Amino acid sequence: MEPLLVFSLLLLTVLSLICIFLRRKQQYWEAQGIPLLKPFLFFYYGRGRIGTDCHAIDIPNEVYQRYRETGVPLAGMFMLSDPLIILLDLELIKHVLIKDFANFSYRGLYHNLRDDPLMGNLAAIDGPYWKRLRAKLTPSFTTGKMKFMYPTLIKVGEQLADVVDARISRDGVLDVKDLAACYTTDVIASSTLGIECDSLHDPLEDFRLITVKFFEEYSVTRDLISQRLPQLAKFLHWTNTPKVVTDFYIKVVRDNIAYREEHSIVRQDFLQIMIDLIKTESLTMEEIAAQVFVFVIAGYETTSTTMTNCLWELAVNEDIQELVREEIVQVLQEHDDVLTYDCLKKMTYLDQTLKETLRKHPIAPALKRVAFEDYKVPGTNFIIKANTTVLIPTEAIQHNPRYFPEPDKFEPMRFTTEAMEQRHPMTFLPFGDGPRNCIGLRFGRMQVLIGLVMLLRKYRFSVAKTTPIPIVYDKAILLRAPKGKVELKCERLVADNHVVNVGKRGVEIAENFITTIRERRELAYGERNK
Ligand code: HEM
Repeated sequence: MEPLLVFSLLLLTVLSLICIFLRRKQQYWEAQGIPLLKPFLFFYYGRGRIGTDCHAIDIPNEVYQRYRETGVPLAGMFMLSDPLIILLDLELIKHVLIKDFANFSYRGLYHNLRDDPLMGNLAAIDGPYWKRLRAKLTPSFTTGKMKFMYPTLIKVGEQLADVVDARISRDGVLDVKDLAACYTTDVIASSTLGIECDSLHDPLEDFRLITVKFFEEYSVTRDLISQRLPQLAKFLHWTNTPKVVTDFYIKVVRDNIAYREEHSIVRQDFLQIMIDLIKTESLTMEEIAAQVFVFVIAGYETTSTTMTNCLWELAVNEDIQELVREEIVQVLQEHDDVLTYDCLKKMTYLDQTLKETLRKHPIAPALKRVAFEDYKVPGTNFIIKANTTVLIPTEAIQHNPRYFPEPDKFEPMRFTTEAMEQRHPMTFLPFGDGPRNCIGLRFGRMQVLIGLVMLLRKYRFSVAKTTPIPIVYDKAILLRAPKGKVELKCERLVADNHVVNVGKRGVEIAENFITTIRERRELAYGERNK
């Protein structure tokens, strides 16, 4: 037979098999009458490559826009060749996240603990191990623990305001994205690992470099494929964490624990809780390092991006910035210029501004859950089959004009207590909800609020020639974060070097803390940093 004929027959057979496969896959939706966003060709939607031409959330958002007014509680699409369900109805979302959480506790992320021990972390693992670990780690984030961490955050916050002058360029421009990234790195390093890190003064600090390295080497395509084909990915030894990052975290954690044991140091911090767990739960060093790692990774990009987005919105909406500043100055005056934990809670307009930032720019544009068993959608005959991934499209919901009129407008008054009471609680989910919500919610909020107070009381931000308008999101990562620099014009308002402190007791706690971490830092970094 002619080779061309053989080739054509082969091609035809492959295409027919794909068509049969596709037909059977599509029946998943048709059998139940679930609306499906039909792919352009086989499973391809014709939007280009995810990660370069479009963001991974773009197609799920399109599904939401198309079907949100049809009255159906859910709609579908394909992610690679797998059915992916997008939840539209707010009550159904509440069922999945909260009421029927027992069937939706899995997130279904890829992890390969043999080659990548840091992926054995709270955010990535599922099942009974996740449940046990979550129960053990939750006490690290109570209000009491936050109050304890507070002086340390204030200390880093003061450094933040102090370095701004040096970072403003000759034409008065400041890259707020970089500034916020250094600030959050320092806060997280000191409060979770007990490392005194100084990225604010020295941006090349290796802790920051290591964190940046993780994000730089991340590939959205590899991540999506490994979630879809975990066995193949494991066979190919695919990992999400570069080896240098794994080695760094394991070493820092091991050295810190050894130092504490040797010097009988007991502290009320995250690492201490992990040390206590070694005794009761026989956790390995890798398992502890994995939790420390996720607290850094989950806390770094989320908080620094939120702070950046908020400053950007306030520069674009200067009238709102003035109102926020007025409140900050007034509340501080009422508290003798001491930024205590309770004083921060009184800054309600600032809090509304933060909420509005997270509404307009949710860092996680969707929440992910996987059905454990077949699930009958309440009040309907739809079945979400076992092992199907469901997405809650938070970004699209938070931009639905039905819940937030003029969604592109930045309006903190949407978050007064009265306005919030009028809305369904599932319309605003920047930290997720239910038993698997963000464990670091309080810590993340506190960190952003302190950073904002420190900056806004001293500096005015406005739009510079180089300010990106609108914000351009990076398509290469699963989170929603601005691509490239975010430069704003920055003017100093207060001439003095007024210190916003936490009172005498607070300073003492922070000083003691900083001294002990300085000692430990030398040990942790060894010869390299001497
Ligand atoms: C503004 C800051 C932050 C935002 C917007 C944010 C957002 C989120 C979201 C949306 C989730 C998924 C929730 C769900 O699936 O229902 C999540 C999970 C998580 N976050 Fe955050 N986060 C922030 C800060 C932090 C911080 C500071 C930490 C740690 C110190 C942290 C640690 C985690 C962890 C460990 C998980 C996984 C929880 C689990 O699966 O049990 N986050 N976060």
